Amino acid sequence: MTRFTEELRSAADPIYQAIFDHPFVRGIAEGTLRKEQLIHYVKQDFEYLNAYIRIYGIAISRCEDRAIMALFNEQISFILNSETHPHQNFCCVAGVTYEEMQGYPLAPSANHYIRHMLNVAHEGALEDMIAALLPCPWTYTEIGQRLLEEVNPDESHPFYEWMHFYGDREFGITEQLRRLLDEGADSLSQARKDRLKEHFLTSCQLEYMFWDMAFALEAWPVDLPEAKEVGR
Ligand SMILES: Cc1ncc(C[n+]2csc(CCO)c2C)c(N)n1
Repeated sequence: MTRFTEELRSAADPIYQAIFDHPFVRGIAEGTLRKEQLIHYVKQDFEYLNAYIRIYGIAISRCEDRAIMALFNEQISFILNSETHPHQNFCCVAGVTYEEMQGYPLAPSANHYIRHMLNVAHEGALEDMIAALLPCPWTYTEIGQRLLEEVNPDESHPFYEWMHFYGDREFGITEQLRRLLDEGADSLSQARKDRLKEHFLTSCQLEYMFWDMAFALEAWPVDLPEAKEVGR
């Protein structure tokens, strides 16, 4: 029998392909991203990760099972302590400090992505949340693996560390979230499964939009004088 998450991955395949072909991802492969694009990505992703940590916190509040609590707790620590490395890689190439990148307001697409996950957390159950969270590790692991295979970078490649950070990870957290979702979906009605698929596909589209936001330096239509505030 096909795994439920395999069905999700197949349905999302056109979005995955569009992400692999996106000019920001191509720019990582070719080392051709502009400084401002790297800076915009890190400013936005720092706030995205803050939101992602909070959402894991909400997910913990929904857990009955200690092993699942422990998994989410480990992921929070991983994001806090290690997910900073690919950001440091981008900062280093852009010639800026990581501290300077922190505390900026969310751009429209990053805001949209975060609101989507928070909305699912508000309205849905734990399995809805996992469906919305899953494209984050799943798309990045596939991007990392593809770039390693295609580019086979040596240490002189500006994004050597970024590619290894995501590409070496096998499917650790992705596989663990997939198992939880496959088990959770097992006893659900078709209508509930369709809903989970919708959450998953929306997050995949928003992953694409996040790359696009960073590449195009997307901002709100009207410039405001207070350039810096907390990005919630
Ligand atoms: C927009 C965006 N999407 C995905 C990631 C990658 N990522 C973020 S947290 C995490 C661990 C999940 O437990 C992973 C793989 C990112 N940095 N930014």
